Amino acid sequence: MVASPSLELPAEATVAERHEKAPAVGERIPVHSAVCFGCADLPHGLRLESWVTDDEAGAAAISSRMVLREEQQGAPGLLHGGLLTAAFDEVLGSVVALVTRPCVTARLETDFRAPMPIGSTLWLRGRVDGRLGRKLYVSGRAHLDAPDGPVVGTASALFLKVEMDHFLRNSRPEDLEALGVPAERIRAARA
Ligand SMILES: CCCCCCCC(=O)SCCNC(=O)CCNC(=O)[C@H](O)C(C)(C)COP(=O)(O)OP(=O)(O)OC[C@H]1O[C@@H](n2cnc3c(N)ncnc32)[C@H](O)[C@@H]1OP(=O)(O)O
Repeated sequence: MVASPSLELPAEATVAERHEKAPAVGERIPVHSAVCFGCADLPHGLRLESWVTDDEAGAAAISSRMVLREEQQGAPGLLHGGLLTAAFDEVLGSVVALVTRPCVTARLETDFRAPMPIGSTLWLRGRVDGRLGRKLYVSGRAHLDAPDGPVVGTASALFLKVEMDHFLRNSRPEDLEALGVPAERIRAARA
C-alpha cells in the first residue's frame, strides 16, 4: 500500500528518539488529560492504555490496548470504523508526544483490513518513523486479540509541532483557566 505523497517519509528525515524526560521502555504512558476521549477513564471514551516499547532503530514506539464495547458498534456486532481512526489518532499522538510536544494531527490515513468484533481487544502499535523540522511522520497497526494477532487496520499520519499559542488562541478560555492559565495570558494570545 502506497501512502499519499504528503505522508511519505522524506529521505532527509532523521530518526526520532524519545525525549530524555519521556517515560522509559516498559513504562505505562500516563493519561495526558482527564477529559481526553482517547486515554482518560471516561464512560464514553476509548479508554486506551499505552506502554512505551523498544524499537530496534532507536525510534519512539508504543503499544496500546483497547477493549471493544457494546456502545462502539457501527454494523451490528462490529466496531464503528471511525473509532479505529480515533484510536490511531490517540496512539500516534501519544507516540509523537514521547519525542516532542505539543503536536497536533495534520493528516491521518486509515486502512481497514478486517472487521473488528465487539468484545474483542485491539492491540495497537505506533512508531515515529522520522522527523523533519516541525513534521513528524508516524505509522501504526492494529492487531486483533493479541499483540501479534491478525492485522485488522493500519495507519499513516503526519503530526506537526505547534506552539502553546495554538491552544491559547483556539481552546475555550474557561478550559484553559481551569488548567491554571492566567486570563491575561489568554487575552494576550488572542489580541
Ligand atoms: C499526547 C497527545 C495525544 C493526543 C492525540 C490526539 C491528537 C489530535 O487529535 S490533535 C487535534 C486534531 N488536529 C487539529 O485540530 C489540527 C488542526 N489544524 C491546524 O491547526 C493547522 O492546520 C496545523 C497546525 C496542522 C498546520 O498549520 P500551520 O502550523 O500553519 O502549518 P502550515 O504552515 O500550514 O504547514 C506546515 C507544513 O506542513 C504541511 N502540512 C500542513 N497540513 C498538512 C496536511 N493536512 N497534510 C500534509 N501536509 C500538511 C504544509 O504543507 C507545510 O509543509 P512545508 O513546510 O513543506 O511547506
